[in-house]
Amino acid sequence: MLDFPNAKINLGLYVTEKRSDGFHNLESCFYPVQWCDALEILPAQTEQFTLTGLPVPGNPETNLCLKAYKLLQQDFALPPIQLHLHKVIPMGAGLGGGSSDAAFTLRLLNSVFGLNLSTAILQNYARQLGSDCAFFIENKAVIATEKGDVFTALDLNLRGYTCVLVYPGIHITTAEAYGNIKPKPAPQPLESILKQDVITWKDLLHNDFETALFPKYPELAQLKEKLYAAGAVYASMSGSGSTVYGLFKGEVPANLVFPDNYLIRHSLL
Ligand SMILES: C[C@](O)(CO)[C@H](O)COP(=O)(O)OP(=O)(O)OC[C@H]1O[C@@H](n2ccc(N)nc2=O)[C@H](O)[C@@H]1O
Ligand SMILES: Nc1ncnc2c1ncn2[C@@H]1O[C@H](COP(=O)(O)OP(=O)(O)OP(=O)(O)O)[C@@H](O)[C@H]1O
Repeated sequence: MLDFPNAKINLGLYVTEKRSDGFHNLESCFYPVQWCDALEILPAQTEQFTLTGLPVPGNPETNLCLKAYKLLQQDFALPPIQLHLHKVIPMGAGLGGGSSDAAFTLRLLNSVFGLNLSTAILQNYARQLGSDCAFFIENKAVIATEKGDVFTALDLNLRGYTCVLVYPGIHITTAEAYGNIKPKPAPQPLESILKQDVITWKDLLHNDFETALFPKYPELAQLKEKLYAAGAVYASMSGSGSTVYGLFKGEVPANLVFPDNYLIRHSLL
């Protein structure tokens, strides 16, 4: 069985407090975008794990796909599998690509082996693999709170917009990004900002990681300015970076070009 784990962007991200377990509480809108890996899982005689596409750091045991398989194996007598991941979504990019692979592995195993696990149960497994993972089980726009793994449904329709995602090749680890943050309460409830027209978001909707990371990586601030100068209605860094995205109404200007070493994707919303 084959599926295509997609990335997410964060529309606003407020890091509100440090928790006693070392993690941070946040408030953010997670929104799916079509920048996808490919993941295939087949029952097999012997276990086999193959990777193509972008090189994923670490040995196979540390890959989140295998971690997801091992996690379910603790509770279910799963036979060996042949798992192939073709990696396209850049890493250390704030796009949640690894988390998406983990969640899609759980979803595929559920289907391939007819485990009949509910959404809530799959989300519980996903939470054990990373804070972002649970979002990709349902994979639709939500307001995420706590560690980013508790969700409130959100009726947000961005049809007609194109999201231009720009990864400038700067790898930022999530732990590094949180280490630079000074938590503070959100200025106003996120939902009240997202209900307003997208044109107002430029002044109202903020990602706290920008304040923490733009002084260290000025290229990211310039990228955001470039997207606005090209006509983006809203532009922001996604998650803990380093991807910066712009939302364009209708056609994206043809003269919006970036250096050859950047990875670029246009996703219709
Ligand atoms: C920045 C976001 O992408 C926003 O969507 C997420 O909060 C990151 O989630 P993630 O990559 O799934 O993060 P995890 O793999 O769970 O945690 C990596 C590290 O990030 C920090 N971390 C992560 C999530 C969170 N709510 N608070 C944290 O402080 C912790 O130092 C943790 O050790
Ligand atoms: N299947 C996988 N795909 C990508 N990274 C993986 C995978 N398995 C493990 N990893 C590890 O996870 C790290 C973070 O990858 P990920 O794609 O989730 O980054 P990110 O976009 O910064 O995440 P987030 O948005 O959750 O902060 C990688 O650098 C890699 O070491």
